[in-house]
Amino acid sequence: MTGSLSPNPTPQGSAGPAEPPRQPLTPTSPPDDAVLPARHPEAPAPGTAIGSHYVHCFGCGPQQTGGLQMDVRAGEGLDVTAEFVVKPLHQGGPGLAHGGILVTAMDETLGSLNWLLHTAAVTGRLESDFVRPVPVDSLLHIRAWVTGVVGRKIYCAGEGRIGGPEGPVAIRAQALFIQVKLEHFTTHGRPEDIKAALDDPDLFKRARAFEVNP
Ligand SMILES: CCCCCCCC(=O)SCCNC(=O)CCNC(=O)[C@H](O)C(C)(C)COP(=O)(O)OP(=O)(O)OC[C@H]1O[C@@H](n2cnc3c(N)ncnc32)[C@H](O)[C@@H]1OP(=O)(O)O
Repeated sequence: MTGSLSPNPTPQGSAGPAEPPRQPLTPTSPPDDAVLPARHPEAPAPGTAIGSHYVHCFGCGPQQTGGLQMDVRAGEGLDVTAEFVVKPLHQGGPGLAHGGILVTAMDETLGSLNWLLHTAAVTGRLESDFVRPVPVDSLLHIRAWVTGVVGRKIYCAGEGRIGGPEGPVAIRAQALFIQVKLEHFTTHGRPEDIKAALDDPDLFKRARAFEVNP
């Protein structure tokens, strides 16, 4: 059974409330044979920061000074929360957030769900609905949750609200992540960055742990 595409986070190992999908099925909608796995025993504890997966990541890397430097927190089930402050450098229209920046914030938050499943996965497809404009200085309250898993395919959804965690929805997203092996990165990444990452014993150990214990 799959989780809801609605914003109710899915409790551990069970489906969310039986609500109808908000829009026609797309390649990011979990199929009927999708399952909701249990939260991994080594998943970050509920309420704790998941932490950056790579210091130079544009979404979460603390050393990426021009990046979003997002801090994502684990939820009780297969869900996460994050907050993102829209800064002047994130503008698209005057005084308004660039849509691509908002999608990046959603991508990063959705990608953090991998840590609850303890697997490495990359975005295969990401769909977004821009519901209302997001002014500069806004605090975007993001929630994301797993909606189903089929083999290597992880289906998930998320939303970003402004004016408070229960404020109006500004952006919705649905995504399909695909589980990959460490070789996905070592084969395709720029060699000097791969070497530096592999020379970091903590990062390498973490990546390998994900691989042997998906
Ligand atoms: C470590 C965490 C980092 C998180 C960072 C934040 C998230 C990111 O931004 S990741 C970066 C952006 N994403 C990428 O660069 C991915 C680029 N794409 C790829 O490398 C490959 O296309 C990849 C890995 C997604 C899939 O390739 P491959 O491993 O050969 O699998 P493939 O057999 O093609 O697909 C597997 C399944 O997924 C499905 N699938 C793959 N892509 C899509 C898609 N875009 N739409 C729908 N279905 C898809 C396939 O149809 C297939 O389904 P089935 O098993 O039913 O036949």
